[in-house]
Amino acid sequence: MNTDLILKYFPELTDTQISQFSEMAGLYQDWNQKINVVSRKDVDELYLRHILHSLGIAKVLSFLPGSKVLDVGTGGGFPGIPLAVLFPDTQFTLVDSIGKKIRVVKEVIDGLGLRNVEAIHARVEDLPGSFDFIVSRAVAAMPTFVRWVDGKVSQKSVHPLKNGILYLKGGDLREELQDFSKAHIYPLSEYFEEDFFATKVVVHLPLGPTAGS
Ligand SMILES: C[S@@+](CC[C@H](N)C(=O)[O-])C[C@H]1O[C@@H](n2cnc3c(N)ncnc32)[C@H](O)[C@@H]1O
Repeated sequence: MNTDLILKYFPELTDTQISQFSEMAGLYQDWNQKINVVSRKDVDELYLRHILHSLGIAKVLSFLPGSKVLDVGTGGGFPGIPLAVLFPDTQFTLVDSIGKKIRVVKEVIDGLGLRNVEAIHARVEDLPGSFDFIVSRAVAAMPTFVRWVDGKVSQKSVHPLKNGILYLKGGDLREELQDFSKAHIYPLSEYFEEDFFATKVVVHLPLGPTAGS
């Protein structure tokens, strides 16, 4: 079954979640032929490179019911859509500056019947609202990213981790994170055994009322 890899690490999925993860394969195959949002090679490895990778954030933190999460530069919906399936009681906002990507994301949301996700075509700098956590993958280096999301993190922390950014990154981050002494790195190889995750991490950066605090 195409969801075996997901069940290997998230064995407590409900039947609804299993069928939603399962349906992603067909939805992305269809939509990717019309509008390219995921590279060809990656569609073949959707469950490893996109879905399970996105769910790496869930190994670091379980979002609580009623919390709000923003996915910046979601592209084809990663990491936001897999996380929205896993946390159906958390409200997800997915934003991207390219309209055709948001069109695909909306089709996938409708196809999966997700009620806890909205997809917005905008630059994140122009987006109003505040969120418990901001998630992202492959969008901008941390200094730029922190500037973009300045003021968008709510200050009342109710999770075991302080509100802020949870960013999927890879490679040597020493230079990129040198000005962020509060950043904490969680290697995904501690949770997932596949080679793909050998160099992948989740960076947690707590954010105060302004990015500098
Ligand atoms: C390399 S893609 C990554 C897509 C997705 N996060 C993933 O990992 O598959 C980067 C995405 O960020 C979006 N993006 C770049 N700058 C942005 C901004 N300021 N506001 C919103 N989206 C932005 C781009 O349009 C693009 O879809």
